[in-house]
Amino acid sequence: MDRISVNRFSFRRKGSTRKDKDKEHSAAFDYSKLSYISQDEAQKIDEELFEEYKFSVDQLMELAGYSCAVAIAKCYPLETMTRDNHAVLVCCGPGNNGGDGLVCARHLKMFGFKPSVYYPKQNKKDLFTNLMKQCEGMDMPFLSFFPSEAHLITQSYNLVVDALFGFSFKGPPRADFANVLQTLAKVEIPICSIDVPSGWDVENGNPEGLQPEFLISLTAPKLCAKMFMGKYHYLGGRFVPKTMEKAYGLCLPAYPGTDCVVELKTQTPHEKETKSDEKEKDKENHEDMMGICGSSQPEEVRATDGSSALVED
Ligand SMILES: NC(=O)C1=CN([C@@H]2O[C@H](COP(=O)(O)OP(=O)(O)OC[C@H]3O[C@@H](n4cnc5c(N)ncnc54)[C@H](O)[C@@H]3O)[C@@H](O)[C@H]2O)[C@H](O)CC1
Ligand SMILES: [K+]
Repeated sequence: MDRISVNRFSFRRKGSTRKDKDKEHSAAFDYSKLSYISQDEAQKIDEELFEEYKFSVDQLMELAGYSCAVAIAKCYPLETMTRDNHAVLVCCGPGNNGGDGLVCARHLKMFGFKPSVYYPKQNKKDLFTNLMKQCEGMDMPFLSFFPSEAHLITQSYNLVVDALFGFSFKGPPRADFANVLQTLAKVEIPICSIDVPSGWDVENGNPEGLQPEFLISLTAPKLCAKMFMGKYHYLGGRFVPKTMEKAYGLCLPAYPGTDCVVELKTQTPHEKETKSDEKEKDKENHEDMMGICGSSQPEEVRATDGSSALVED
């Protein structure tokens, strides 16, 4: 073990590198304990954040959308993009998931991407009209129709941000979005889904639907995230107070340092099967090592930019 604890603070052992530290941070979490929440729980937590904790939607949406842009930029760096000056397509739905998409689009633009937005069922509340105006003011085009063929999307963009539906999606997609989802399921560029892959049942997924390469779960992964088979799974937002995490018994990895996202090392079902025995053996060691989700010790975690923060369990 490469950590020494002194007086409730932990330090890096001399000689261990930042990379070692990041690996250690990620490996230290016991993923067999990772929380997945139901649709009901997601909606209750959301409501409590507004009613009890007195956050405003604008605040949380900004944090959510910003963290989505940060995670996307980490996984798909500008220099790897080959089509049309870093062009990306951001598809926004009628609810708050769509609002996260608009915020994400604005930050992606700030980061040097070239987002175009498809937002067919625009919410008329001030929050949303303002988010749209901010995007338009940055010369971001809004598509007046959805490309009819998947190959047109594949040829024109480097990736698609899926902000159509989040944790309030219910039942099969209604006619107005069914075609969009069918077309998106056929595109051959990465799909980056915000909170829930759109068209998926929040708890049971949808094996016939979109298969995103990237998923960022907000607050906590929803039950359907167990069916996620893509390359990158992030947790983002960092707006859930520890008191709330405790009250809901959420077990989530700590965000490193001051980062607003943390990569979740969730595994494909195949890996889960082959590694389950190994994991059982490792479990006790992990618990002894870090005590995450049970310890009351603050944890010093360090971000990739070198910043650090103490995190209370
Ligand atoms: N606490 C948090 O984690 C926060 C998450 N945020 C984001 O908000 C969404 C949830 O937003 P909400 O407005 O409740 O719902 P959705 O965006 O998922 O969609 C509602 C919208 O969709 C329509 N709809 C539902 N089912 C269908 C269907 N089968 N076919 C067509 N249309 C459907 C419904 O009528 C509504 O119009 C969460 O996932 C996060 O992304 C917040 O931004 C911050 C706090
Ligand atoms: K989504």
